[in-house]
Amino acid sequence: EICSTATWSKDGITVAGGKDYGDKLDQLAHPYGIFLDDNDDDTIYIADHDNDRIVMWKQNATIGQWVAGVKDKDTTEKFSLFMPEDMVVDKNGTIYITDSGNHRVVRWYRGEDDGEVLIDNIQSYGIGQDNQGFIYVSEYADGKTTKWNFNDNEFGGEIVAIVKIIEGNDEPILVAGQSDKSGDDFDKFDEPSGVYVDEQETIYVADSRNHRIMRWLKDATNGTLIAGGNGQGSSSDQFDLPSDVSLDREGNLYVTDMINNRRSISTPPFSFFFGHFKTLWNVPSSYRQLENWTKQYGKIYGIYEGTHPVLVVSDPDFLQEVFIKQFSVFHVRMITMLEDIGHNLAFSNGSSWRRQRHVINPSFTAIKLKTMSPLINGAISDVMDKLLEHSNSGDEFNIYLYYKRLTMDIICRCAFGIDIDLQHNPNHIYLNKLEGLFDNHCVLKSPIFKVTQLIPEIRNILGRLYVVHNTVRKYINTKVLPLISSTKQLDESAYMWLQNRLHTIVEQRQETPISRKDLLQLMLQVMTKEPIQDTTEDDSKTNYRLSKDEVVGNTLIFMAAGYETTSTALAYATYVLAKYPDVLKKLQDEIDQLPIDNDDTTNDEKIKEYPDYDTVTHLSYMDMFISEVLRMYPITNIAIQRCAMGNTVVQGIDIEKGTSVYPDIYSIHYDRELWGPDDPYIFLPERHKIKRHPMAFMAFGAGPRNCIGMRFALIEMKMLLTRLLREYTILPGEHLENNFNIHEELLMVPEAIWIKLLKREP
Ligand code: HEM
Repeated sequence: EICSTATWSKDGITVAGGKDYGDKLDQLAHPYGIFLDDNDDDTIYIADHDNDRIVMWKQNATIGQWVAGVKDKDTTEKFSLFMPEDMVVDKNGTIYITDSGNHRVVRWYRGEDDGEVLIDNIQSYGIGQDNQGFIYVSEYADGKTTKWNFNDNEFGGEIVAIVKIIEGNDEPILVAGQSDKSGDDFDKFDEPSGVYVDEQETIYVADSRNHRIMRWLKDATNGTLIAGGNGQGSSSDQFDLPSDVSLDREGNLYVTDMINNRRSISTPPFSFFFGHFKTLWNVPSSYRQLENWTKQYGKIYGIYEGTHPVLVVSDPDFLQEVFIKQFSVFHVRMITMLEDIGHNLAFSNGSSWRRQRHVINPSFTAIKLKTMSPLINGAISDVMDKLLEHSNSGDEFNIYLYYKRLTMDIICRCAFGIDIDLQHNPNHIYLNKLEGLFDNHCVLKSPIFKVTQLIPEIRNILGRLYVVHNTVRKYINTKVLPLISSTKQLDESAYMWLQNRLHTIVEQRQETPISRKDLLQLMLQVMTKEPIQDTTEDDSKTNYRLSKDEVVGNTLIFMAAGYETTSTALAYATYVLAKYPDVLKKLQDEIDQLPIDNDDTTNDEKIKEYPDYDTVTHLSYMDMFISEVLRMYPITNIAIQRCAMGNTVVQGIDIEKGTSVYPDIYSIHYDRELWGPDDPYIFLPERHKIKRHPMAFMAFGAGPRNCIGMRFALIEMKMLLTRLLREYTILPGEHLENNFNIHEELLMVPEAIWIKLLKREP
């Protein structure tokens, strides 16, 4: 069945041209009918009503091609069209046109300059054709009968029926609707304006004044409703005078919703039930696909994730309104599979999210991060030992692996005070489990995840089943298996395993309090056993609390959100440094001028030899360099999304509750208007000297719900890069380019970063 929310497909091709109403070939003027060429999926024909012509648009084209009707308004054509409404194109490329202004149906052979009259004295709108070549039109009747030999001045009736025309026959054959009555019963139409006939001779009709799409099986006396039918309107289950309907070979449905006083949104072709998922799941990169669609459909277009409507946007003003000005409407992400089970910032919504964010924000202020800088330096010292070994041997190696261990070490030290020293224990179970969390096959490509994407309503049920399933496994492992002296254990999910370990760590820290300046310590100070009542307005001191589940949940989310993101950012930074020696040189020059000025409070004298938090905050080229890395290589596209929690209007576009907005981050980060005048495809840190649109850089998201760990990540990166580049010059390894290959998992990650490290002269 077609999804009930099929109203995105409005006069999308007009927008594809990106131009206003007009008569140039990259413009249209009230496009009425559309037809998708069965023989060539890339081609769409359009009845360009006010331009009295039929044009053809190829996929990705920025300009249309004339195929029939008026070529040039200033010269009189021998055979012109007048206000064509619709057309159908057969296998040979012959076009049949409802030349409505001339009250006739016209046949136009491919490549000809002129057409010929097929039927005269007929007032019809929509036109379709079955696979035997018979033409079907939605006919304008005089209220008594379906006949098509009446005169102009008798056109007092209304379009009520679909008739089949057999060439040479005087009488058309009524195939759908009633010849003398209009109405909204399923056996009638009210101005059926668009017709499509498939191979089984099933007729699809845009029943315009009933604001619905109907399907009539061959020889049926009734139609069935397949979309709309909920009155005239702009909601996602309504149409506003739909003017045409068409299907492509894969059964994708297209509807033109002509008369609409809203700003129009176009959408790429989509399938029943799956929406655009069929395409998005089958391409190597769904984000590159969004970027491609942006090129074709403009800076704001609609897609369906199953039946869930999504606006894909690269218009920065629109995004500013969504992410900042209308944050009260758009404060939620749709990806939450374990809604209200995750007990953390990333997966909570509403007042619970507000309270947690309010409580946790101060943990990431400069003053708090400064206290963590000795912990970070400690973990960096471990990785530097490993890098020294590679530098001494002169071999080429994949530094990304070391970065992963480093960022995990840092987050474990800073989040909950445990030193797992992954550089020396690379197979540590924490790392294995966290990698399990990010495993491509576990998450994005898993059938369960796809089902939850298709039917978001079941996310919570599945989430709960998942928790119950794992709790049962844990119970069996800890209580049942020991009873039968079994040495075997059932696998617990990575997420649940980590959560259970963290519960134990929190309990231990409660029992034996220690003074540690980590994130857990800051959260423990506000932890309460009392139930927390969240009210919408209340973020006052009384609610300045976290539950134990939230302390655990947020520690876990810091590990998950902070580990692979930051190591991947370091990987991209290293890739760029290996490729561009001039950038490397500038960065080294800036670092070399830094005073070693460590005023950290630590007993570790060795740590005092390294730059601390304050020192690395004074590196302006470094700041620009990191921003440029993340502009060109954004990492967490999936996280940056918002879902409307109520109906609203953004820049003239009606947005219904439940609609998501996804920034098309590639199109934004590579937009010449936002990032010029220098070519955005060139790596150029200096471009960040110029003040840009606040939404031009979205690597950490935007607005009140942006990345809470941004400063933390930046400090980690700067401290590592400072120490690395003070000692080494990065050289490209032989396998650098071949093994770089960015691929899409939960994050956008490179495969490997193969480099050599050359010790710098003192
Ligand atoms: C280079 C590294 C990182 C990148 C590129 C990154 C990127 C992002 C992005 C794009 C978002 C979504 C923001 C939005 O929707 O507007 C996000 C959210 C988040 N990030 Fe990061 N992140 C990084 C490092 C970190 C670190 C180190 C931590 C924790 C220590 C962290 C914790 C979080 C959390 C908890 C959220 C959810 C915030 C909320 O919903 O309120 N991230 N991150």
